Amino acid sequence: MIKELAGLKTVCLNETKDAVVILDQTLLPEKEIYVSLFTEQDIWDAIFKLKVRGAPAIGIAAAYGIYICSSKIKTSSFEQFYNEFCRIKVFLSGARPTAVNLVAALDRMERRILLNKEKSVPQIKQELLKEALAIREEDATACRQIGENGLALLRPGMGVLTHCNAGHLAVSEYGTALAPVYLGQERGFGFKVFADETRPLLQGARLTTYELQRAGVDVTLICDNMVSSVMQKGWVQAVLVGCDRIAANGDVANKIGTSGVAVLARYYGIPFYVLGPTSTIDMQCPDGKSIVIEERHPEEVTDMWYNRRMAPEKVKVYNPAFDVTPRELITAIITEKGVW
Ligand SMILES: CSC[C@H]1O[C@H](OP(=O)(O)O)[C@H](O)[C@@H]1O
Repeated sequence: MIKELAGLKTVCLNETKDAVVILDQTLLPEKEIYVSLFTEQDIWDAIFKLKVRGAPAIGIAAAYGIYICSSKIKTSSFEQFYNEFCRIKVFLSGARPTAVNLVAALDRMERRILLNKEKSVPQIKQELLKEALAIREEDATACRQIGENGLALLRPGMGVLTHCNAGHLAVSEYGTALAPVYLGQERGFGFKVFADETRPLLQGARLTTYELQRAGVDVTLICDNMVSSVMQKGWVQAVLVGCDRIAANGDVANKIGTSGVAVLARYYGIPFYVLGPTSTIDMQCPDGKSIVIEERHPEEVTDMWYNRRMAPEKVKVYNPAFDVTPRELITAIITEKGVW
């Protein structure tokens, strides 16, 4: 854990284990406000509104969330408990469709119930807590290993470009795309990071620069339309991005704009690395065309989301939250189990 980020708890359980506590990322970088989520609606809203965001963090929030909701189910009947659990699972899995970690974490929680269905409901609730905590700890371990595997492909003093936020704030701790940067920081690699602002919700401007600055990493914020220029100047020697769903053929869904960065990296001969845990690989999804791309409210584009409107009333807007980078544009996919 980067000591300067240790105080930033993306998602955790409260002491009494009856609420999920998240750092409300819609208020960053101006305010560090933690909110407690007690109900399925609280959790759904927090995920949909990106108060908690990033594929792994969404999965952990859902796992903790369905645990606290299930712990409040008042019945000793397995059938009644399981039916109510499944209702909550369907509800939470509908919050955001693209990041596979959300539904994958909920599936893991359901499997834990079915593996223990001979036990009493109180015992099953304890099994759910263990599974949720395991999901979180496995993610933290994976992120650290992703850092090691990623750093092995980088050199001290490199300029690296990243898109959106795939750092500490997108996972349990440490990050995926930024994990090698943090590890490099600990080992004196002196990376120079270029962070795309990442319209329309500005995860790069608001979150990536915030956490990198806090960790003392050299970071420069650029507009999304400056990537080509920065690459053309020779300031970038590697691109590091996260992922929300990796299809069986290696196509990757990530924040909108990622595929454009990949095209530019290919043009300028710069390695383009996708970093993420194997929990983001979806072998049931054959290729990028099969990935459901979340589309969000037009106001995120028309309004300067955080203070004023930027386009005429009723203008038609297309606001996909992600795009797909084809495997052929990806130099390597770096996971905790190795490089693909
Ligand atoms: C480590 S997953 C981070 C991944 O999630 C982000 O999307 P969002 O901010 O909408 O949750 C983005 O695609 C990042 O690369």
